[in-house]
Order: sequence, then C-alpha cells, then structure tokens
Amino acid sequence: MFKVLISDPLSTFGIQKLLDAPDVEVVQQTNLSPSDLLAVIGEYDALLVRSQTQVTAEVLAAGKRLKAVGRAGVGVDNIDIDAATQSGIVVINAPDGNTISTAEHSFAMLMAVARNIPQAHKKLTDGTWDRKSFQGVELNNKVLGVIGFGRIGSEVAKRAKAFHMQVLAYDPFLTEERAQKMGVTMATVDQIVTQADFITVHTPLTKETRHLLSTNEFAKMKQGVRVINCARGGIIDEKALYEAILSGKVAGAAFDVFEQEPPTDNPLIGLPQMIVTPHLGASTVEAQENVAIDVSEEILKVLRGQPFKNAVNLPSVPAHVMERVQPYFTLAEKLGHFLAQVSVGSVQEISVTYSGELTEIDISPLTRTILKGVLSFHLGEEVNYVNAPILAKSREISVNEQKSSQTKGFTNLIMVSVKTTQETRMVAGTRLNGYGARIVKIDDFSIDVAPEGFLLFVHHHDRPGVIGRVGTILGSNDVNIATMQVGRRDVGGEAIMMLAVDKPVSRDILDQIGELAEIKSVTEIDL
Ligand SMILES: NC(=O)c1ccc[n+]([C@@H]2O[C@H](COP(=O)([O-])OP(=O)(O)OC[C@H]3O[C@@H](n4cnc5c(N)ncnc54)[C@H](O)[C@@H]3O)[C@@H](O)[C@H]2O)c1
Ligand SMILES: O=C(O)CC[C@@H](O)C(=O)O
Repeated sequence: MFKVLISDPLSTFGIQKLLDAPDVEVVQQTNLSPSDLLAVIGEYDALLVRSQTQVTAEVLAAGKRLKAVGRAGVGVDNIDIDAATQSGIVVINAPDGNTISTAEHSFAMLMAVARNIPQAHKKLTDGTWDRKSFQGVELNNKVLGVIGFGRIGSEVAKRAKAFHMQVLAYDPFLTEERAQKMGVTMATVDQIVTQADFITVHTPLTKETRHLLSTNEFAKMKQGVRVINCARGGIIDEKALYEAILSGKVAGAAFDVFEQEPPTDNPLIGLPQMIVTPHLGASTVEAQENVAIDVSEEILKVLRGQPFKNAVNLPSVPAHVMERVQPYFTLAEKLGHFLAQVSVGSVQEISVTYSGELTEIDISPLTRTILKGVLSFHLGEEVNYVNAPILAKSREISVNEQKSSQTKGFTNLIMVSVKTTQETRMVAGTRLNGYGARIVKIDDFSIDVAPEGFLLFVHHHDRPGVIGRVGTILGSNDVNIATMQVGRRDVGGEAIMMLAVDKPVSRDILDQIGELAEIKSVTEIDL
C-alpha cells in the first residue's frame, strides 16, 4: 500500500482517482507547520502540494520513502528540485491545467486597470457616488505588449485580439510563422516598452527575467502606460514601478504576484493607481480540478512504475550508462548554456556532433542535457533533462544528434551549433585529462577556456592596443581579470577575447567596452 500526503488544499473532485485507488492511502493534512511536516514525511511515498508547502532539502531528506512530489500547478519555486533530483525523487507538475484561468485573470486585471473598477467599487461601497475621478481608457485600437508568449501569454493575446487590440509579442522562442498564425506582431522588449499602451508579462522568473521591466524601461515607456503582472513577483521591479507611478509615467498597474508573498509593508499596495489580488490567477474551480486531476494521475503512474510525462527533474539512468556519461554532464549543459547566451534570435535548430571516445557510448542523456542548457536560460527551472526534448519539440526546435570519427586531435569532443532566426553559432568543448572541461572552439575561432564563472566574450578587430583598452576599462571599474584568452583567424582580421572576471560586469561597463572602435560585440556569459 502506498501512502500519499496532501499538504495544501486541493480540489476533492480532482484527487478522486487517488482517493479511489485500492493501492493508495491518502492523508489530507493542510495545516502542518514546517516542523510537523518534517516529523511525518518519513511515512509517505508521495507528497502533493500547491504553492504554500515549502518542500525544502530538509523535508526531502527526511522523506526516506518519498518517490514523488506532485505540484498542482505550474511553478515549482516552492520545491527544491536539485535536492529532489539528488535523492532520486521525481517532481511532477501540472503545466496545462491553469492556463485558461490565469489568462482570464490577467485579462480581467487588464480591463479592471483600464476602467478603475476596484477603486470605483471601493468608493461607492464606502458611500460616495463619484463619477469624476474614475475616467478610464478603451482597449479598442490600443497596443498591448505581451512579454512571454508561452501558454498563458498566447491565450491573453487571443483575448486582446477579440477586443481589437494590436498585440506586440516578445518571446525568445516565438517564430514569425507562429506570430502570423496568431495575428500578433513580433517585437523586441525595447519596441514593446516604447510603443505599448498596456504591457503584460508572462515569463517564468529567471535570472534573465528578474526586473525585466525596471527604471530604464519605465523611462522609455509611453506616458500613461498600464502594466500587468500575473506571472511571478519580481519580473517587474516593484521599486522602479513605485517611482514610475509617483512620477505619473505609469497610470495604472495590476499585480497578482509580488516579490514577497504575502507582501508586507509593500508601498505599492497603498497607491490609488495600483490594483492587486493575492495570487489568484489559478484560483478557479476548473483550474483547481484540472491541476489536481493531472497531478493525481501522474503520481499514481509514478508509484505504480508506469510511464509518466510531466516530470520536471531527472529520472534515474542505468548505472552502467551513467558511469560513462556522467563526467560529461557539466560540459554538455555549459555548452548549451553558452550558446543560449551568445545567440540572437529564436532558436530553430540544435545540432550536436560527438567525436572520439564519445562515439562508443549512449550519448542521448548528453543531448538532453545540452537541450536543457539551451532552454533553461529562457525557461528557468521548469526545464530539466526529462522534459527538455518535449519542450524543444513543442517550440518546433529540431534537434540533430550525430557521431563523427573526426576527432580534430581531441580524445573526446562535443560540438554544438544553434541555428536561430538570425544566425548560426557554434561552440565545441572537450574534457582534458587532468584539467577538466574546456571550450576549445567558438564559431571558427580556436580557444582554450574553462567554462565556469563570469566570462566576457568580446568579438573585435585584431588591432594593436585593443586588449589593453578593454583591460583598462575593466580595471578602472574595479573588475579583476582572472584569465584571458584570445583567438583570431588572421593577423589584423576578426578576433575574439574571452576574459574570466571575478564578479558580474554591469551594463554600463559593457557599454563602455562596446563603444571602443575595434569592438564588434561584447556579451557577458554566466556559466
Ligand atoms: N498567477 C498565477 O496564479 C499563475 C498561474 C499559472 C502560471 N503562473 C505563472 O505564469 C508564467 C507563465 O506561465 P506559462 O504556463 O505561460 O509558462 P510557459 O512556459 O508556457 O511560458 C513562458 C514563456 O516565457 C518565455 N520567456 C522566457 N524568458 C523570457 C524572456 N526573457 N523574455 C520573454 N519571454 C521569455 C518562454 O520562452 C516561454 O514561452 C509563469 O511564471 C508561471 O509560473 C502564474
Ligand atoms: O494557486 C496556485 O497554486 C499557484 C498557481 C501558479 O502560480 C502556478 O505556478 O501554477
């Protein structure tokens, strides 16, 4: 008999399959303190949560029998995925069930912020008939910027089209073909920021999307813009928004999610231009039923040893395969992550060639890891080794994998190229005996760089003094260079520099380097 603990309120209808399963005993305890949870988790084979229960490394370590953690929803920010993976615990989520509810909530917020509905309601219920203070704006013919065009963003766009809005969309995986099919215009974040009357964000919260809309972006926005965040707190910088509302630049904002939840002493919440809901995007009868059904069915499959689809972390790989491929996992993921950071445009194709001793082993786990490296830069922690190929397929990214006898002098070599809507970029890496992982080729430049930490990738014209000028800018801004490697094709031709630096480099310093006459581009890479 399997024991399943449900520690957050879930729809009873949704979990019926679990309740009816003859081989499962379900315990519902939705008011456990963290220490209560630690005390009881050792008895259970599976844990089902929504977003309240914090499934920490400590909880997972105490869950000696745990085989699976199910999240009735999309975001898995309350679950320590790495710790689960290390303990061999499968983490399941329900990515589709609350899409429509959250899209509808976002649209409700958009309409409410356009017409000041909550503010007018409050005034009237407080006893004042005020018809002057709440003049709104129409949606008709207005420009809506949608940042993050995945499940929810694209549903919001469909609704906006029905209201005759012009939709500008940005997503690193959006293709021209899909944009046309959806009747939206592909745009950059900068174009959205400068042209939109309303901006709504629907990305995960990742290092890249944190404060995606901040002081600089607010400064460029139209006077009277309105912004909506029903995705994750922190995508819109709350401090910068506060200032932009006070200055009159932002006429209204609608938030369902906050940098700290529940928000305490958050000055935004008292502002009359701000409308707020307490993370209610997925709070509909339908969504809660859908996500509970999806996650219950998947948990049953995991417990019964049947195939399942929505795992967000690593399943076990046979020991003999793992022994051979494991040393290459880090290199593979970093090559993917490197390309995600240097390439421009929507990814269309990822090709991997394995040479040398890698031709003798099952390399499919490595290709999945490379995909994870490419995709996780944009999609965040939802991507893992299990779901990366499915996510690539759903985004129409074709993946090619081949083995080659051409070792180019290395005992092992992984060459990865990414074709985007704008360019094709290549990186190759190897594991050198005794020295660990190395990047040995970038595009057609040979180089020798350890793929770790903060790197500055500079593409420049090979001219006397350029290296010194870059070093001077970094030095005068207190950025220490740990190592530097240069690669060039011909004397005086195009060249690249890879500098390992001791700390992140600010946008301003990158701009100073980018303004040097010899520099073609400069990109900061975090590996
Ligand atoms: N408020 C709620 O209750 C609620 C409910 C469900 C989901 N969510 C949140 O909504 C968000 C979207 O969920 P979804 O199901 O649509 O996810 P999704 O994975 O289908 O879509 C997210 C999209 O964001 C894109 N993206 C990543 N980085 C980007 C960047 N820098 N710029 C632009 N786009 C970028 C990705 O390519 C992807 O297409 C997530 O943060 C999710 O956690 C909130
Ligand atoms: O209501 C919830 O459980 C949170 C839903 C949402 O944020 C999600 O990530 O699915």
